[in-house]
Amino acid sequence: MSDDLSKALAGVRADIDRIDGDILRLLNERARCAQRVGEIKAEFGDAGFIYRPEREAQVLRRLQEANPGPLPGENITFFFREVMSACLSLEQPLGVAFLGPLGTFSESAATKHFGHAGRLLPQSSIDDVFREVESGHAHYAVVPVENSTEGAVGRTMDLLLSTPLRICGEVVLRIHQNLLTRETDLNAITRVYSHAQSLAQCHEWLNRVLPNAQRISVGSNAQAAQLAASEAGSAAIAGEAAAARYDLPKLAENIEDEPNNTTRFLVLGKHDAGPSGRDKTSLIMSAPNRTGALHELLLPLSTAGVSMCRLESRPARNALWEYVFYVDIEGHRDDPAVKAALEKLSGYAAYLKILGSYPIAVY
Ligand SMILES: C=C(O[C@@H]1C=C(C(=O)O)C=C[C@H]1O)C(=O)O
Repeated sequence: MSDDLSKALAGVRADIDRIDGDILRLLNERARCAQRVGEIKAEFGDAGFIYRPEREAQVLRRLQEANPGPLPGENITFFFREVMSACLSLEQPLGVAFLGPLGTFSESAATKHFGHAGRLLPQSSIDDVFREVESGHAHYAVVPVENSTEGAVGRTMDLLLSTPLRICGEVVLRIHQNLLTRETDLNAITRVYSHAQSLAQCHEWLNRVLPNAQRISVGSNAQAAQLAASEAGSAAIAGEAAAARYDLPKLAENIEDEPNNTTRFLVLGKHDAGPSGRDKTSLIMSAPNRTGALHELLLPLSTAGVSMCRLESRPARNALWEYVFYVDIEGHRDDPAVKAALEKLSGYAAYLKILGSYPIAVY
């Protein structure tokens, strides 16, 4: 290295060291403020929940708007989620239940939202994920609810109908699928394991590239990766997290049929969120079984100027050919327009359950 180069680098490195020192001091100063928030709440006898999803969303949105670059907004969100996660864990480490084993997209969604200071509690089924929070063993649950290619996640939708839990957040995750295997030749692969949703997301790719391999649906794609790691002639379709967790090479990357393949997850807890300024409210309702009933149900929303961003129907399960409707609307249930629409709705609907209001996902 030439002397000039060394000198030039030493100058910049000294700047970096000084800035790191400042960041370190500021991070700890921030952590002390977050601790102080907890102490003030305790002083005022506020036995409420420490985790405030609406406040976190506001912090992230403000920083995204203020970000001058060159770092992309997505990175800023990632860093500050980790900072908030670490600050929060000084007061109370949050236990987060999700569909395991480790390495699932649900784990990626849970860490994306709660950061790495959260306590990960992998469960063996979506039912167990709900139960873990209902019973108080975990503070929050992260469950998949819909995929842009494959649509609604039926088990989550059904459990939402009966759970006392509330939706307090959403997480949106880009899903890239990979073929994970110890084999080095596609011709050697006779079995492909994955979760049914992931197999469906790669249906055309499998038809084209591995038309003769048997497709075996298992409980999760991380479980698929565990199987593929131990059986010759087998592969798994799973994400990057499973590849890293089970040390499985990727023989093919980004094999999802739709390039925008995205899954939306819900965060469930024992409370919903206060208004953050950009919120959604999720409802389940059923219409009386007569002509025009669904139209009547949706009318109070449009007359109040409330936008609907999702409508799904599912069989009511307790009556043949009767349906419940899952509706997401824009706004918080404390917003005057939403409040008015919900009051009207409760008069028309045969059944109405408000699952919660929560901040729209921050990327
Ligand atoms: C510090 C608070 O509590 C938690 C920590 C936050 C943070 O570190 O910024 C934000 C919201 C809460 O989840 C607060 O309510 O402001």
